[in-house]
Amino acid sequence: MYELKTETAFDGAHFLTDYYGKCENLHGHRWRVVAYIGKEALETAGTHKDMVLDFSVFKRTVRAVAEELDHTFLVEEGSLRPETIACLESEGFDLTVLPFRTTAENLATYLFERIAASGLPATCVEVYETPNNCAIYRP
Ligand SMILES: Nc1nc2c(c(=O)[nH]1)N=C([C@H](O)[C@H](O)COP(=O)(O)OP(=O)(O)OP(=O)(O)O)CN2
Ligand SMILES: [Zn+2]
Repeated sequence: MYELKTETAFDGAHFLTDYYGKCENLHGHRWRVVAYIGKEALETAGTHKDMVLDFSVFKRTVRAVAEELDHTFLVEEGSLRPETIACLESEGFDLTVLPFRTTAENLATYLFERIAASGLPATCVEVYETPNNCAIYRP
């Protein structure tokens, strides 16, 4: 088994719904994303010969998925009143409404599924919410 790994990061704001502690308040993170792809055998011919995949294709894909979230307010769907969302948007803020509680675990799953949906053989995604705390999704 061969694996490649690449890293990127995105900045954003969020809060955790139904959380009893400081994370129920709006706050920010620089989420660090470490993505892995893997294959049993390397490519045998062409431009990708003896590679799992060209790193440039891999990193471009992971960065593009993370970039969509960058400098947005990650909002769990249904956690804010529609008029609050409308008000924030009318002020010019960029919101990303997601159908899940915005934990590092769920963000790792979401990023994994987006990377896999782009056609890459994703094996694992790690999301660091702080330098010491990381959630890992590996199906
Ligand atoms: N398993 C999880 N636990 C927590 C998550 C999570 O996504 N998965 N998220 C949070 C909050 O988002 C919070 O922002 C993290 O807070 P905390 O760990 O306290 O981080 P700090 O930067 O404040 O760390 P300090 O060590 O207190 O400086 C909470 N838990
Ligand atoms: Zn947080």
